[in-house]
Amino acid sequence: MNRRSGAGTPVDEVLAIRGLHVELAGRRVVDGVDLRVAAGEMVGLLGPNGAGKTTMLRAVLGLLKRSGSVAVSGRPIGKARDLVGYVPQRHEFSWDFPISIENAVMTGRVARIGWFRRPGVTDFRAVHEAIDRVRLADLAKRPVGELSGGQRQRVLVARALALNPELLLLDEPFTGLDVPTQELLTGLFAELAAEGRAIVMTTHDLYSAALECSRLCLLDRRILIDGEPAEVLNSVHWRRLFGARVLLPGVAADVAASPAGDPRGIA
Ligand SMILES: Nc1ncnc2c1ncn2[C@@H]1O[C@H](COP(=O)(O)OP(=O)(O)OP(=O)(O)O)[C@@H](O)[C@H]1O
Repeated sequence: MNRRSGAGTPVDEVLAIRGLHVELAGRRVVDGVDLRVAAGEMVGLLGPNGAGKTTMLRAVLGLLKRSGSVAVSGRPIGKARDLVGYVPQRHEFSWDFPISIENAVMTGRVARIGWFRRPGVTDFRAVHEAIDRVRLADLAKRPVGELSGGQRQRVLVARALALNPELLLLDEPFTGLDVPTQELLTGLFAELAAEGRAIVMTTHDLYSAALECSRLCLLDRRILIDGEPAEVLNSVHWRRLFGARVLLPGVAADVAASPAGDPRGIA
């Protein structure tokens, strides 16, 4: 899959969100979000705790009641669920369920197989390709309950990839990972974007977001700013929310004021 233009600019719209509103317990948690993401883009969704990032992803998937429209590759999300791979936060998966990695990854194909059909050759091939991409082939038969946190994160990514998705929604994929696992996943996400998939990723890891994402969106119930990393991390919106500007070498304009040269530092 590679749908970039000859100039390397993504041209195809994969995700189109218009006027997304979500209320939870009578409170407006997502308030009028519009977002378009093209094939090949990796968009970081940033914002403070409680800003509505997870809610927004879950609403896009149709897991929460919402108003507004969501389309994937021109189809309403209700008819495009098989085009979307979702990586939830690790604690949301039932790790004590007695299944192997292989079977856990196969659950990612339910949107294509249906609940009552047996998986076929194509399904097994897709599952094994996904497991290979996260480098878990040696452990494919191991029960998921016996895995480390980093291995579990790779299972969730493989489960999302088993659908061969056009859109990937990743909810805090780097939380609690060691450096090699984080590098494996950032490399994989870059490859997936280069293949023409669209990626939206929530994260509190500013360093990865700034370096890996082509665009950042700052969310606080609504999108306050959507632009290149340097523009967002140096914006008045960022300063208003976090009380300071972020200092990342190669990203922030005002590196001279950086405290102690810590690339992850928020001044
Ligand atoms: N099931 C629920 N019922 C009522 N309110 C909820 C529910 N789930 C989340 N909320 C509220 O919705 C708001 C947005 O929560 P959400 O988890 O989407 O934020 P977030 O940006 O992902 O935060 P974090 O960075 O802490 O993960 C919060 O105020 C939260 O308290």
